[in-house]
Amino acid sequence: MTESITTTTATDRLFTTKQAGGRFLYKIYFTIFLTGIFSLLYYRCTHILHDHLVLWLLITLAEFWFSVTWIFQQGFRWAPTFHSTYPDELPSDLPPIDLLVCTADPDREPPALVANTLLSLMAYDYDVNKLAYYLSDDGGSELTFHAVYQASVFSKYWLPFCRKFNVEPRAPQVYFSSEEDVVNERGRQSFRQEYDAVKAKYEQMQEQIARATRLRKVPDEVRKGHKGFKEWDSKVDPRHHQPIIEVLIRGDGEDRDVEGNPMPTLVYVSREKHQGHPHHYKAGALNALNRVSALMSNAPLVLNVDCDMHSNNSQALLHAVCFFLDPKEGHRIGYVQFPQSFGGITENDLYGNGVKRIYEVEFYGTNAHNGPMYAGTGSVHRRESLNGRKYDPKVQLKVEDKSVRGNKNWEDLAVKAKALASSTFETGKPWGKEMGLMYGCAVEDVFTGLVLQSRGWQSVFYAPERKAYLGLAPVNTNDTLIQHKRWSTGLLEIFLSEYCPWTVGKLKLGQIMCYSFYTLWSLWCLPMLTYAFVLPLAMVNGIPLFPKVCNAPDPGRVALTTAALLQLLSQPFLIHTNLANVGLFLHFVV
Ligand SMILES: O=c1ccn([C@@H]2O[C@H](COP(=O)(O)OP(=O)(O)O[C@H]3O[C@H](CO)[C@@H](O)[C@H](O)[C@H]3O)[C@@H](O)[C@H]2O)c(=O)[nH]1
Ligand SMILES: [Mn+2]
Repeated sequence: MTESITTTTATDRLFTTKQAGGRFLYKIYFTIFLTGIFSLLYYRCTHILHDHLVLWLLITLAEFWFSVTWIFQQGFRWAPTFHSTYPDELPSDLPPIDLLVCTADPDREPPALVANTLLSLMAYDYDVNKLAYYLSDDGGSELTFHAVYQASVFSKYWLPFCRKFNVEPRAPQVYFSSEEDVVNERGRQSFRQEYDAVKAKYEQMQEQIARATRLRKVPDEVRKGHKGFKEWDSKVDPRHHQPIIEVLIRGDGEDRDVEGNPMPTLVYVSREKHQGHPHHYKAGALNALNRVSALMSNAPLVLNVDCDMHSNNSQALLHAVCFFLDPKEGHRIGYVQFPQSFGGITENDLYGNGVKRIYEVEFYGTNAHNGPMYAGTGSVHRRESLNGRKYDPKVQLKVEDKSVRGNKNWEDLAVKAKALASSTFETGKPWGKEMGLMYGCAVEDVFTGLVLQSRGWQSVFYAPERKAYLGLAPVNTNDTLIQHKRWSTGLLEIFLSEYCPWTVGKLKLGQIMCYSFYTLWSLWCLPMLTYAFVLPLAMVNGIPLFPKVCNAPDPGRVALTTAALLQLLSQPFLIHTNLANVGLFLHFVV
């Protein structure tokens, strides 16, 4: 596909936008396909099978719904739009960023994975004085706290090593499992020495984490290393426990790495859980982190990452900041969404869990009309947009730095933060409704993004050349079904809520089409099943449902056949999604 630049490449811009070329060809395809759809519906209406009325009705309704879905899908396909960023043009004084990482269960999300993700993020190429990390542990697990503690110790070796040799990726587990750098740099003695030293420290950390995880207990000699372990002197029940907040690395130059450089702040947070008080899952966890981080560092930008997704590109924050600082359009942007890529999926991506269609095709289409949905991880938000502020075109809002810096009393801050992470803090307050992540929906991310966009904010989908994040996707049928069930019910909940994309307002037509496609996604399984069962049944019983192709009196027949072929050729991923939906339906029925 050739691409043509449609907007400026002026030097003061920090990002530019261009639309995919070849759209003329797409419009031809679109016209043929649309003609095909209309001819089919016309054929159905003029050839009612009076002897098999139920059959006819089922097929007609299924085809009608396929057609509607296809039309919604054009929101994604009509004008794929790409951005380029210019990080070299950024000012030297960058805005602070708070990085919020979520974990919930040490059995499903092993502590070693959490440590690895955290270290990959801590090694971002960015002014460390501007970064503060908050890890939310909804499992309230000593094993997770231990892994975070071990990561905080190892980071003092890892960060200077990454910076000095500019290594990539900065997830130590991934980096050390490939010997690429060692082979390439074999000649350089200094690199080799440091590599070996850091690798030894890394293996020591891994061993400590693995041992504690195996024993399900942190050894006493390690517990003495940090006062935070005292919180687990008595048993902590994941569903019922006190708020735990421990500062593991003090930023602002107080704690330093082995070479004497300042470190970013790192705080472990396990919000209070109380049976009888709703905790609102990840949305509740992020809202608690939002408040704790506002008290401790209050950066104007907030990155959210799930613990099962590590950073693969140390430049990602610089790219994101280009959008917010852009002098022309930065003030409109509420959040920047990076794609999610998955490693270690099943052979041939059997379940379609690589979700490539979303991040390699569809989200570029959303860039043409106010930007993508919020996808829950790998997303940088303007704190104000999350906190309920509406976009006002009259105010050219800058990324305002009101962050808390300078001498801090960390102990005092941790005590104050506990009140913000208590299970009753939100009672009578607008959290989850007018501010923060939205409650009451299984896909809080898409829901929250929709609400932000309905308040006038734009979003941006940006995929750097080197993948920004690599994550883990379900690899078996059961986990896949659980995830799909959660997504499809959650998305349908959004459609049925007061924020239904059809009525919420402030959305562009293309945007409404995209949100309709996703929020009504689950309904797709019904026509799919109809087609899967009714067509073969009709065929076996000799009931003709389609006109004969060779003697051609009906209009649009050639168009229909061509369109069907094009559809097959153009959508290699579709089959996966549909199979998954059929599976989902069976899951409900069986
Ligand atoms: O009570 C909870 C439950 C989950 N999580 C965290 O939420 C994240 C996402 O949960 P996961 O089970 O991994 O769900 P996925 O289906 O993989 O997540 C996708 O879908 C979710 C719902 O749409 C989004 O929130 C995620 O960001 C997106 O990656 C993980 O980091 C969990 O640790 C919590 O913090 N508290
Ligand atoms: Mn996940």
